[in-house]
Amino acid sequence: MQPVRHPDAPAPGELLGAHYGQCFGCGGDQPHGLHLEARAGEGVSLTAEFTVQPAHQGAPGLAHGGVLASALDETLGSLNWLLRTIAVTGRLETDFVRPVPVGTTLHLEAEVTAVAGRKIYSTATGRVGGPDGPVAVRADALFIEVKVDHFVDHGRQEEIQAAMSDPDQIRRTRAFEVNP
Ligand SMILES: CCCCCCCCCCCCCCCC(=O)SCCNC(=O)CCNC(=O)[C@H](O)C(C)(C)COP(=O)(O)OP(=O)(O)OC[C@H]1O[C@@H](n2cnc3c(N)ncnc32)[C@H](O)[C@@H]1OP(=O)(O)O
Repeated sequence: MQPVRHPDAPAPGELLGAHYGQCFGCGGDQPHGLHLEARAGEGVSLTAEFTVQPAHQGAPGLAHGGVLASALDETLGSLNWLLRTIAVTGRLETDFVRPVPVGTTLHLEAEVTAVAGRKIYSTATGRVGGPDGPVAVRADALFIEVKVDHFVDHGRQEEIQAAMSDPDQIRRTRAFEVNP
């Protein structure tokens, strides 16, 4: 089935913001994180940027592949906010096409290609040298829709409780529940 953008999804061009301050991918309060910033696109698509820091190295001066996979995972995961669906990554297939040096800004774009029941299929590319530069990484993913219980049941108590007492998180969790 064709994906359907939620009527209350952020407008094209709007920043999505972090879903959780401590998230390794997008959290502003996470000192070790990627600080990835995603912006809504048309339909169920978005763009995002992430600049490779010295802490993200694998080989000397080059981004670690797992960090690049994390950037793709976070970008693809952000798409679910445009559907107003809570989902987790079930499968992430990554192609590393060219090495990405420290200091490079990765220009990511992603879109949901299909939705089938709880399954959300999506694809992403990361380009270097600008939004129209050569592709350095790409990924195809399958996200699976879950209930908030997924996090409450499996997450560590102290972080779950902190997230639940954060007014913004509660608002967001409510929004998920009233707009399934
Ligand atoms: C206080 C709290 C606030 C919360 C605020 C929330 C904020 C939102 C945060 C999101 C966070 C974002 C961060 C970035 C995105 C991550 O990185 S998420 C973290 C990484 N992912 C995970 O930890 C997921 C771990 N896996 C699981 O928990 C379970 O395997 C899953 C994915 C929930 C699926 O389990 P299940 O619900 O029992 O589903 P199941 O019936 O097995 O499968 C459903 C369907 O999917 C298919 N499927 C499942 N897994 C796979 C697979 N790996 N390959 C192929 N097909 C699969 C099945 O075949 C089945 O297909 P159908 O038979 O329906 O055709």
